[in-house]
Amino acid sequence: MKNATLHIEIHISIRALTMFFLKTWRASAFGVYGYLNFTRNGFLEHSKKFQPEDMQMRIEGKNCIVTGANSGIGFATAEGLASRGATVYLVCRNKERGEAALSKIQSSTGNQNVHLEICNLSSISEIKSFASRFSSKDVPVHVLVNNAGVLEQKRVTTSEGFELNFAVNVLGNFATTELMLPLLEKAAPDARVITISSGGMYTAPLTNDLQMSSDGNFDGLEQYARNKRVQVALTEKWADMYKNKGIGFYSMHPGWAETPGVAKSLPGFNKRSFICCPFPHYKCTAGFREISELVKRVQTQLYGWLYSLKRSWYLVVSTLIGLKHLNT
Ligand SMILES: NC(=O)c1ccc[n+]([C@@H]2O[C@H](COP(=O)([O-])OP(=O)(O)OC[C@H]3O[C@@H](n4cnc5c(N)ncnc54)[C@H](O)[C@@H]3O)[C@@H](O)[C@H]2O)c1
Repeated sequence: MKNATLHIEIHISIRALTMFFLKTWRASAFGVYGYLNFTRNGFLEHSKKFQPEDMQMRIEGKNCIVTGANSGIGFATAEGLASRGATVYLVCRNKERGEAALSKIQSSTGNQNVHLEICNLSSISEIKSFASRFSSKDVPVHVLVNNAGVLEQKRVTTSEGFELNFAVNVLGNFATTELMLPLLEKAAPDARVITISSGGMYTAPLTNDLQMSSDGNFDGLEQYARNKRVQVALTEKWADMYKNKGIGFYSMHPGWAETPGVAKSLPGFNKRSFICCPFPHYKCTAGFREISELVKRVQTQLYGWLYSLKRSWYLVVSTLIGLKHLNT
């Protein structure tokens, strides 16, 4: 338009720009790192270091608690522990889903020492009553797996007034661990607390705005990342406090696993993650078995080469951009 003047006012604070840059950088670096380490390829590569004797270890007589055990990683963990002979307590929020998981695990492992405890881990009062019920059994707890977790995209407040992601991932985790400490102490020096955090924590720094309440714009993914970062920070504190008391504290990232939780909270990510594993699952019938095995071997070899190639490239890039800063 003739003589038209376009006035654009841009108000960008240096702080906002820096935050945006840092966020983008963290997300990209995490994406590259995750692609190499958290996909099926990464798992196959890392699993070469697993020791067969560790994988077959029997743990009869050990009492293990797994939270969020009716689904995904929690279910697999509980089933794995039960198959190695442990006494397992499944802590689940929903009675029907918990009972279904209980009977599946009992029948797949043949282990009848698997029990169900109902507790909504977003509620401190429910956690307290679970802990007091459980403590009356007076059994040592050898392993506590803090697995239950949630990624709620909208800001939901629990009946006790806490933001939901924070309530389950941080507060629930914290309260369960603290209230189980006397029973964990009974199992010392053989007690462990394992918290399932997430590599997603690399996308957010540690913050004291625990319930993401100060900025008005709630971002569920960011809140989840912050929560997972807090879990690791708490684990480090506990590890330090209990290092001479026979309780080991560990946090871990399970890799990118296809679970009901991921399908619900991150459906886009769930579909995209297949790009990292472009080869289809094998559902071979007897006639195709041999040829399929051959193809599988070739693919594994190719994966190995590609993996080494990607890894060298990643090492060069990460050295250049100082990726180790993701740890802060
Ligand atoms: N799947 C992945 O790729 C992935 C990656 C990194 C970390 N994780 C972590 O692994 C853990 C398990 O996740 P998943 O992928 O198996 O998801 P999932 O949704 O299949 O399992 C989560 C479990 O937590 C339980 N849970 C949620 N809120 C609860 C509450 N208020 N009270 C009691 N139980 C509750 C659910 O019922 C479910 O059993 C989570 O802590 C998650 O953050 C998963």
